[in-house]
Amino acid sequence: MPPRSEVIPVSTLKIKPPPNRSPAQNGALWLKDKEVTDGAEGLWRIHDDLYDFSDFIRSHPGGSEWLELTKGTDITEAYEVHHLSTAPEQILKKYLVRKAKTKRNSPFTFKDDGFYRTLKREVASIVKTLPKQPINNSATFTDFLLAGTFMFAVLANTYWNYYLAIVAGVFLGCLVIAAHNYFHKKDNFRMLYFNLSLMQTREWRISHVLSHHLHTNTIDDMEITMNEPLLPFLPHEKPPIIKYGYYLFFPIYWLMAWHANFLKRVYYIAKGDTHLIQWYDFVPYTLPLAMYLISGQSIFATLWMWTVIVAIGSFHFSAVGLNAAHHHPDIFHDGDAPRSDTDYDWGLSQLDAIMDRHEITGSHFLVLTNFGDHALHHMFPTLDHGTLELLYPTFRKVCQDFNVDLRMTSQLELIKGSFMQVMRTEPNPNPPDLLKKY
Ligand code: HEM
Repeated sequence: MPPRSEVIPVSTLKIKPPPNRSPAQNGALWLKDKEVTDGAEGLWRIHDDLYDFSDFIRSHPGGSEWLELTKGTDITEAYEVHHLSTAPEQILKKYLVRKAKTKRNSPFTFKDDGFYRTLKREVASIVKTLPKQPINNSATFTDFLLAGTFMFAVLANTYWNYYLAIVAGVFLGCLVIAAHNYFHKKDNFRMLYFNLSLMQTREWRISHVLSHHLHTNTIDDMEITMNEPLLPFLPHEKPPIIKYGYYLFFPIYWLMAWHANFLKRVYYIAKGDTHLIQWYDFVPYTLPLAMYLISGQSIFATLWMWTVIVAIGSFHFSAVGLNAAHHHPDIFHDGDAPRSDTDYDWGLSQLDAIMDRHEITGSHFLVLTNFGDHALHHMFPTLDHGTLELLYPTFRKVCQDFNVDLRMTSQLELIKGSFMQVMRTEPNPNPPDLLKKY
């Protein structure tokens, strides 16, 4: 076995790797690693200050989970990105304890005159004037997908029809992506729809919201790590079996992703990780229960049909998710030459790590069900997907002022890009060119 230091790819952003970085890692282990690297001394770190929010956890307007999860870690990016108002700033002073002793383990900055804070100020100034209708439309679309998933799943079971199972699976895949709109916000019931995938909201709030969204495509991004070694997105030497294996195995991989995620959670629960059990863990089973009670099929037949529907949902979710925005040889992946490794505006890091798709932008339904308007969603995750489209004029203006742009490409180019990225062994020697046209 090679020593761990040779297995972990080197970060060209100079991020200290999580000590236990491995595909087997779950959310809790990732957070534990951050306690080691973040210099938060058992408190909460924001920039170079340490705070004790113990007495604020229960009254946090976004829900208690965010602060409960992140005790002992650096929450600078999470704090900056989840609040548009200045209300949190007023609260901060009350909980200040002392200065941190070490440098942040992140090159990302949020300077007042930098790209992200400038954009955030502009967006904050218009957000209250935006219509509420798109938010209601997202809710209607999401509830429609929920109803469709249940209806087609019951029909598939009743008539024992695999075509109907495929329709139910696609509805489920779209529903789970739409439900992701909701777990980024303060606690709400629609975020629970996500659990119908057999994956869990709480785990995804860690791996997706706190890890992937804030440390995108770096060695600290769990959505990079948890797909390794089958899907090695970071550019480094890879054995041919790994480099080409994805071409052979991707349909199996996509079909099995949700079940594999579930089995991983069961494994950790069996090992005693009881925090992985949540009160809403019954949600996934409401689907087979409805299928069983209404269709009159046997339990075993129902379980089989449910397994098929979940596998199709998983295939749809993985096909969309892995090819939505982040993987292409022109997109920054840790190991490539970065724009900067010390004073790297967080918003620019997001533009470097994202491309959006012409076919999706402009359609509310497609944005909601295809991880669309991805750059704006990363930068303003608490805003509803339906609202994002209304931000483009402001976003374009700020981009122009900073002489950068959002790279738009086609869905096909991003699918090809993902495969090319998995094959890539040589780091890109040039920082991303945000003005390149596709
Ligand atoms: C891990 C760090 C944190 C995360 C992920 C987080 C997340 C959130 C979310 C999702 C919301 C709801 C936003 C909305 O509905 O528009 C929210 C609201 C809020 N949070 Fe946090 N929060 C964090 C830390 C903090 C801290 C440290 C403070 C205060 C010192 C704070 C104060 C507030 C306040 C005042 C609101 C309501 C007003 C507003 O939206 O700006 N949060 N937070």
